[in-house]
Amino acid sequence: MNVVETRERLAAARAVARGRVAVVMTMGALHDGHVELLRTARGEADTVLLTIFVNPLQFAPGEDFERYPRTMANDLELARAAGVDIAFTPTRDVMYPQGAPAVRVDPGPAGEELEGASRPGFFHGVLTVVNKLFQLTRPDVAYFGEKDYQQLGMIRAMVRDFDLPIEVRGVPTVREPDGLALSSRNRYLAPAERRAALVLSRALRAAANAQADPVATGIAEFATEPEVKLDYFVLTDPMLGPAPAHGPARLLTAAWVGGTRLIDNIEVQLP
Ligand SMILES: Nc1ncnc2c1ncn2[C@@H]1O[C@H](COP(=O)(O)OP(=O)(O)OP(=O)(O)O)[C@@H](O)[C@H]1O
Ligand SMILES: CC(C)(CO)[C@@H](O)C(=O)[O-]
Ligand code: BAL
Repeated sequence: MNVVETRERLAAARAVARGRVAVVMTMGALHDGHVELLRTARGEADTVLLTIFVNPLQFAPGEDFERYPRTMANDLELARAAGVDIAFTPTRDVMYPQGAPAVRVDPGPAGEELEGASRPGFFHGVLTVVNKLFQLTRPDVAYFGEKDYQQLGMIRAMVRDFDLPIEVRGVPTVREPDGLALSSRNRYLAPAERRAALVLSRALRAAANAQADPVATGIAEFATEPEVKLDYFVLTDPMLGPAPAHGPARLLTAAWVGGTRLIDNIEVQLP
């Protein structure tokens, strides 16, 4: 595995990369969800390029940028074991040599909803860094997790609207055996919070199985964990548009478990 920190070394590695090139973008603190993205990429592409960068631009003031887990040595071990060919691990100065960029990707009105409503500037920051990483890595295909379902949709929209010659592939959410969606932020949870956090996946499953009113069913499940503060629990169509009356749809939720904000979502078939 070639670990590169600078643009020059990335460009040199990219120039000799073989065949179909896949990129998996992460903020590090790798877990089995990330490994699943890498495994899928490994099975479908000739060269797998991993990026690890905790992007300051997508954190609002007061969010967890400073305390976000940074586990680079372990990340590189996992990456090596997953068959990554190139790991790009830029510093902040390498990504943003001019400081915070003056020009940013505008996610449009959809980027102000759900995650964008609770995390001001989040999708401006995500799409700006994803766009930059697309330019720097020039992948044929990029893998993102369905755990961050709205993010996946916003990235698909950017690729479509900016005519980027990149295939975007979504990978189903990897869960703990008890249902909790894997997330780097799960590391913040104390044991009692870890138990309480199960309410997200439990509420989504209960809502998905409800005969009527899935949203009310999900919200009622949250009431069983009063120490978990619900941010949103919504039903949309699979593209995050208005909820349909019948057929395929998506349930999405976000909640605060103590000081940790978690998200999850599930596919649902409305009767
Ligand atoms: N449980 C999971 N299953 C599948 N993909 C995942 C999972 N968790 C994260 N990913 C994907 O991995 C990529 C990198 O995500 P990121 O580094 O932000 O990890 P994260 O666990 O989502 O972190 P955080 O806890 O900060 O939200 C994204 O495409 C994300 O959707
Ligand atoms: C896509 C991403 C790597 C951009 O920083 C981040 O939002 C993430 O890890 O999901
Ligand atoms: N997991 C998406 C990136 C973030 O929450 O900041």
